[in-house]
Amino acid sequence: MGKIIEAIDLTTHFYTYEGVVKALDKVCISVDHGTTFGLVGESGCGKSVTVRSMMRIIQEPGRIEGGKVLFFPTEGANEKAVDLLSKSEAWMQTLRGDRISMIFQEPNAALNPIMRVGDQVAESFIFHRKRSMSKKILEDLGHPETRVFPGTRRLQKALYAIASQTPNALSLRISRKIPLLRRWEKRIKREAFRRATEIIGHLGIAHPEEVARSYPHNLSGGMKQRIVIAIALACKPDLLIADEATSNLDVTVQAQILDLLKELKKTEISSILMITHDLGVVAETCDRVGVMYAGTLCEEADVKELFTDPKHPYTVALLASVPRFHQEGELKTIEGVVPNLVHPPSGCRFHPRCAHVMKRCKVEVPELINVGEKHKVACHLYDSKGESDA
Ligand SMILES: Nc1ncnc2c1ncn2[C@@H]1O[C@H](COP(=O)(O)OP(=O)(O)OP(=O)(O)O)[C@@H](O)[C@H]1O
Ligand code: NI
Repeated sequence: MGKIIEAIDLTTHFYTYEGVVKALDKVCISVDHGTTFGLVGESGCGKSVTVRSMMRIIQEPGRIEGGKVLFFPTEGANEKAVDLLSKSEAWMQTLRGDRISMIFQEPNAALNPIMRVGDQVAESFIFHRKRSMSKKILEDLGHPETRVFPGTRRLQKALYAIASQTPNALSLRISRKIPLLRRWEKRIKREAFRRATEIIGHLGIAHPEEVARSYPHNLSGGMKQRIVIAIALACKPDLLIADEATSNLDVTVQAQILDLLKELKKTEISSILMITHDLGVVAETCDRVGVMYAGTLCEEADVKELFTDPKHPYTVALLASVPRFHQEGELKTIEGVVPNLVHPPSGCRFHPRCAHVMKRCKVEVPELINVGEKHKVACHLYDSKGESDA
């Protein structure tokens, strides 16, 4: 199982009036093909900035200061990796929403309020799967039952074939000017809407035809988030990045959407990178987990291992702060406050709140090291000199 995406030493700063916010400091994470990776941590620890930096959608006053983001387009072919930070913005634009889709917390921001939701999903199909749809239409034209203007079937087929070779907005615009091709455009749109309705139906929505014809304001939050997922899936992404995609929904709908993502993971999407601050969600959905603290990655492990054998004192504290049904007494909270990232603590950023703090934790930044076959931790308790000067 090879990697699909990997961030190496990703460092991002925000240049604000209060000073330089060191939001990410050499963050390393990697997601394998066919897996769901969960990124967890308290609010403000840099989860969103991490994935936004990886996709290069960090806005002013933010700036990616260093690191690499490797994308492995073909599974197992590591030599074909591309560094997304070295690519042009135009190149990135074709990658985003094509090989990699993103969904966010707020579905309204992703939907156009004055367009039928079915058309919005259809548009994504037209954009990304025009070739396959054109093929289907050409096949249909071959059927004697398909009605065409007498004597133009061969000409139409030839023209459609040419138009379908360049699946972009320009070819649609040109084809609109040629009367015969205008029909092809109509057919493409009809086929796209049909597929949009189909995928909406697959997402567990009753009466998909009716829903496809509605506008966003007619739909509930959960329904809108499903439509956003449908748009994201229309391009058959290799990687889906979901940033708190279910946090705004009520618990039942949240569970439905998570089940849906799990189901889709088997059939439609190869890999998922999911941000959440809900450890219950992680336990339910993820194969691997990365724990972030104050702009650094402090631990990464398989989900079961992380829950049963957490190493980093922050992970231990985070797990202890989760309410359990049978827990006696008070809920533990982590002592101290999340640090200000303009002046982050020296050494290990967690040291002011750590119960096991040692002298060197205040001066030396711990490196992410292997403590098990697939278990990494950035903590001086586990590197070779660990206990010697405790
Ligand atoms: N536009 C910005 N200007 C200045 N600082 C920013 C900006 N965006 C993010 N930051 C800083 O980057 C840090 C990480 O923010 P980020 O949104 O990644 O946190 P998060 O882990 O996603 O939190 P949450 O769970 O609340 O979404 C925060 O400390 C924040 O102050
Ligand atoms: Ni966030």
